[in-house]
Amino acid sequence: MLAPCVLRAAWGCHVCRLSALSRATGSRRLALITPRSSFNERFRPVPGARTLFVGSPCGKGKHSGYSGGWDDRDPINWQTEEEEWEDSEGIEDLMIPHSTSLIHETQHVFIVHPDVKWGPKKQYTTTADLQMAEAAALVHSLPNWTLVDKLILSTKSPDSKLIFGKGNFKVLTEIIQGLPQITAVFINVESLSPLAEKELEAVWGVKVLDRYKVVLNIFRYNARTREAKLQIALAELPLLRASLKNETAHLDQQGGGSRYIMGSGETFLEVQQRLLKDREKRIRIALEKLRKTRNLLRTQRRRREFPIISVMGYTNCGKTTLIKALTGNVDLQPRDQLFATLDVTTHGGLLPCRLPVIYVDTIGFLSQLPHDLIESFSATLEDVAYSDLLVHVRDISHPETDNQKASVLSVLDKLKVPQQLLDTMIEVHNKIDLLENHEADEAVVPVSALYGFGLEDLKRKIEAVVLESTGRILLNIKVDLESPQLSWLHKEASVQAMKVFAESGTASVRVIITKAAYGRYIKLFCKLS
Ligand SMILES: Nc1nc2c(ncn2[C@@H]2O[C@H](COP(=O)(O)OP(=O)(O)OP(=O)(O)O)[C@@H](O)[C@H]2O)c(=O)[nH]1
Ligand SMILES: [Mg+2]
Repeated sequence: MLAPCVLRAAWGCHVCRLSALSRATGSRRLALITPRSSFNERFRPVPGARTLFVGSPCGKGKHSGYSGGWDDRDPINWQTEEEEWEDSEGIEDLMIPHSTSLIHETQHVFIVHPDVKWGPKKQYTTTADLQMAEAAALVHSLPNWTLVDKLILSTKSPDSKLIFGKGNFKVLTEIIQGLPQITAVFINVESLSPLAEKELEAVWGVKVLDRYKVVLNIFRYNARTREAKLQIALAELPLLRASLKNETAHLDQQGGGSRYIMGSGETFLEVQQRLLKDREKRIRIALEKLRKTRNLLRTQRRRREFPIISVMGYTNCGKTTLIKALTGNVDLQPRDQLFATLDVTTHGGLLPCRLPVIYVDTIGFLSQLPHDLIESFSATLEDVAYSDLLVHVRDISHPETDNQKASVLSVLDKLKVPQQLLDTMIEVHNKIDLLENHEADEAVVPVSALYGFGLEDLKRKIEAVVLESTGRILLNIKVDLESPQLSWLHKEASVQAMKVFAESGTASVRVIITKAAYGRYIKLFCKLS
């Protein structure tokens, strides 16, 4: 493997030059730093970073996607592809979908939502219609899947094997049998027991899916990085275990599953269970390795002292669209799909005072996500707890917006986000363009990320909280141009603007400086002046 290579390029389109060099050397392990300014010099590639572009793109369209940087033209692509640097030995085979992958198959889906009218299983905070709408949105999130029809059917016993009482089950079976084009029935429950699934499949002669399986397939479809793929592999294990039990029961009926495999001293079930345990162990080790790299990155970002702003919220509320609007990064691709963003990605932006910040795009939340799925993906949200500011985006036009807010807050609670972060969290009401009028109290910021309304207010609010929470102040400092004051400020603070007074040999410098650094400045220079 080629060693990482850092180029110092002085001319031309850096992106073009980098790809040409990459082709010539056959190496993807390239990073590029321009010599344009000391500002850029700060962006040394992290160890193992595959690509870190800091430079001006050709601007002829081809690489204009690398925009949205912190300098007027300096683009930063902070996508964390560091995991691709990991020693790939043994990881690849873990990421191959092991079972239940339906993303490449065409599916014609019928959704049935079991509506519990009373009892402990009744949902009081939402309606069957809204739950059905979310189930339909899940189906629409997979390009090869189409929704044939949907039905809300009442039940008193959602935990029974057939989910519905005898009468309604018969009605449902007749409807399904009257729709021969159906290839799958999606029962909108968190998860079905393997036995129930098997029996229903036997009766209806088509695939039977629950929310767990549908969401897992959407995750699989959208997973791009190693970490996401490994997390899916982990989330898949309970399904593999369940289907193994079924298989063994089936073999037992034929007198085989529990027998010892010749010479091994293990039964078929024991061998398979051991293999799954081994798989789980390897996935967890691989994930741990990737997380260590992420921790390293987190420390590096901190060392550079760029404030980190995590943008989170319910799935499809407009997080990616908002980050795109705030950073001008046209590379970002918002999509009208649930779970379009599965990987935590970071994007450089500038606050109105020209302080560089990092926006973190996160995976969306969904209510009633099966526990195993939440567990395997919660690690991607760990970064949220290490931010300087949380921005909670809400789709205020959504009929379920209040419930969505409640489920986001409950996940944040589980993630043990520090109280101080929750106290300073900014709530953004997005998609106001879809409402005739929107009245919100002063604590929230109404915006339309898509049409750019309210973004300046939001940026100002972000700036105020970021400066406060990171102990930074915005100051005008008068410096003597003959003293090292100015170069000290360039090194230790972020110089925003400068006005030179030639006659007096002084300058007025606008800086953003941490309180600690300002204390050092006073100590160093105020005695001299
Ligand atoms: N009308 C309107 N649509 C918006 C606005 N913001 C986002 N959208 C649309 O909402 C859909 C989802 O946007 P995304 O930015 O992908 O949402 P997300 O929260 O990142 O979604 P996930 O990554 O799937 O969780 C897209 O079709 C956007 O165009 C807005 O202000 N107004
Ligand atoms: Mg997104």
